[in-house]
Amino acid sequence: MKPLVTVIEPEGPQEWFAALNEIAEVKFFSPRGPVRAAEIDGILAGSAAVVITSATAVSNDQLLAATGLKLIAKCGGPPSNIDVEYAARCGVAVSCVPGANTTTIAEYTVMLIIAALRRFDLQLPVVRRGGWRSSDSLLGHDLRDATVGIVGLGAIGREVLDRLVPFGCRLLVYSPHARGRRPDDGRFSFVETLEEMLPQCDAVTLHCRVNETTRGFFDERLFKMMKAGSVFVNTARGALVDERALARALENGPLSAAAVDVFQIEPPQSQNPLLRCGSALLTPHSAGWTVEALRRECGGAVDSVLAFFADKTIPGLLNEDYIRHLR
Ligand SMILES: NC(=O)C1=CN([C@@H]2O[C@H](COP(=O)(O)OP(=O)(O)OC[C@H]3O[C@@H](n4cnc5c(N)ncnc54)[C@H](O)[C@@H]3O)[C@@H](O)[C@H]2O)C=CC1
Ligand SMILES: O=C(O)C(=O)[C@H](O)COP(=O)(O)O
Repeated sequence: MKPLVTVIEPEGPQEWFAALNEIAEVKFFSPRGPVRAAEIDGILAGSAAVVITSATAVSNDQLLAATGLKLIAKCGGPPSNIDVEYAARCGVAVSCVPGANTTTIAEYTVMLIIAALRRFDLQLPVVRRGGWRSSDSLLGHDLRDATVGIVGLGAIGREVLDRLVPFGCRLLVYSPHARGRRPDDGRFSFVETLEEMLPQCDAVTLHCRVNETTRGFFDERLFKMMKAGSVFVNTARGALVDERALARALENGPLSAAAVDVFQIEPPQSQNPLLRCGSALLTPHSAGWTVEALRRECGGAVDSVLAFFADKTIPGLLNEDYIRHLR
């Protein structure tokens, strides 16, 4: 008998998961309204593997109770909705699809940098309101003549850098693991500190992960160091930024505009001060939201399930050490 694989809240059409039919009985769970925990309990308990997204939180109690469950394959980056170590202790392997949207985020980030420098916050409503190019405030800035600061030179930061180089702008990079290093290609310069970088930049874009040192680290002190009229872009995580401080920097200076795709609480609550900042371009965590990225994410999850049932190395397996220890 084929194992049951359930795809929960798929982020793509069923044909993206068709390869699973070769090895499994495949069910899709696409709720119309909010998902009830009891429904997920039943799916986890009845499936040998599930494919999930970040929309489905899986609790430790659910993992413990799902005795037949062997694999959770998450579409996209590392899950914040599963305790991976605990899953291993329950005999459940967890995989994800790292890097599937790296280029997608980088492209979007470059668009947001330009959109902020060209003041899309002011431009976009003008024509619809019957206005025209009457205000000096619509005057933007060329990217070519700007100094752009990249904070965090990881997978996405590097791709943003690669895409900015052809624009001819001056590029400064701050990334702690790169301290003391010199780029050998002359395309950019490393800076040792944010204090050195921020006063020089016309645009600053954030690309680090959230950890104990970076949580809320972009605060009032750092915003105050930024150049008058500069712009700030965050496609990384809302938790990296003190949103109140960002709102104040937009309202009172030094920032002229910001572009923000990620929030401390998503979707942002009505009291989030950024919602009242007209000079903030806000998007709903959609930097990675393209057909191609979702197809790669879903395809990667399918590959993990196929590999698992074929007893092959599972791409993107997160709890290999724990799982090996359990076997
Ligand atoms: N908006 C979206 O849809 C998406 C957002 N992301 C987010 O983008 C961010 C970057 O992701 P990746 O490039 O894949 O991560 P990564 O782990 O490859 O790179 C993070 C980099 O930040 C550096 N770093 C660590 N502490 C730092 C600090 N205090 N200051 C400056 N840099 C520091 C690290 O050394 C590393 O080079 C993450 O926050 C991730 O969650 C990722 C995918 C999609
Ligand atoms: O891959 C990431 O990291 C993202 O931010 C994606 O936009 C989606 O994240 P999750 O919804 O999979 O956490």
